[in-house]
Amino acid sequence: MTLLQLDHVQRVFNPNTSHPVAALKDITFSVNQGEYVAIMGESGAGKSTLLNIIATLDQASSGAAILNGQDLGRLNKDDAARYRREHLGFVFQHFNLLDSLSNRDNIYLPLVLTRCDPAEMDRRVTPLAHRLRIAKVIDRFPAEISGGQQQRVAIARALITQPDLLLADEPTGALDSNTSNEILDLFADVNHQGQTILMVTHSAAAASHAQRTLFIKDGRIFHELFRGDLAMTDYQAQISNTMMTLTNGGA
Ligand SMILES: Nc1ncnc2c1ncn2[C@@H]1O[C@H](COP(=O)(O)OP(=O)(O)OP(=O)(O)O)[C@@H](O)[C@H]1O
Repeated sequence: MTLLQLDHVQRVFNPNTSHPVAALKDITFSVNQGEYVAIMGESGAGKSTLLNIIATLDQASSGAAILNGQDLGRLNKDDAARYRREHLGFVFQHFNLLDSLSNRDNIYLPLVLTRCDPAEMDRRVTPLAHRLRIAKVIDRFPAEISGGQQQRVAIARALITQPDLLLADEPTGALDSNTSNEILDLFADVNHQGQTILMVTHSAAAASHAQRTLFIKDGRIFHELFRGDLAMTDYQAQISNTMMTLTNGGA
């Protein structure tokens, strides 16, 4: 079943000026329920613009982005904020935890914003904390735990609302390679349990954990690769080769 559909999405910044920027020129793709998709592309290719449209933080100039039947372009600002809280989870490169709140309160925050019953918050956090291996540090503060643990707390915060789609923007960009691998294994684990994930990354190693990688160049889909039955190292090599072709201006 299709969860996310982008249909001929264009995004032009500064239209009707002498210097319009066509950040997205024609993007069409879909993501099925339960899929794990990576998005790669050079700096300036349009990845953040695309992610912002899917995150309801920006709107397409033309074309449509539809998530679970909802046309995201039809949401006004307030509806978009509610939609984000209820249907999307976010994981960022720099974790974006609030230092003044304990890890537990950081995780609860999206539920607090939806006025969730505290008993329900407790009910949800316990299995999540075990699954993400943060049970022992949950009542500490972000500054008192490692970067990898902070990213696990951030993942718990993203998952506690049981989002339709988990959006990850360079989630391992601030982590060393061992910790990155732990986080990527965790994403794969979360995906195996049914969570749909869309991840923007510059790292072929990170993308090789996903089932499919979309490559963006100059605001268009340039290519896509499926992992299929490939070993992760072979898939990673294919991804690196495609990025090299893309960087060298291949078509
Ligand atoms: N608010 C804006 N106003 C004008 N141009 C913009 C704006 N935001 C992005 N752009 C331009 O749109 C294009 C795509 O930018 P975008 O940030 O989506 O790329 P990216 O692939 O995410 O890059 P990076 O990997 O460096 O984050 C770039 O040419 C950028 O300069």
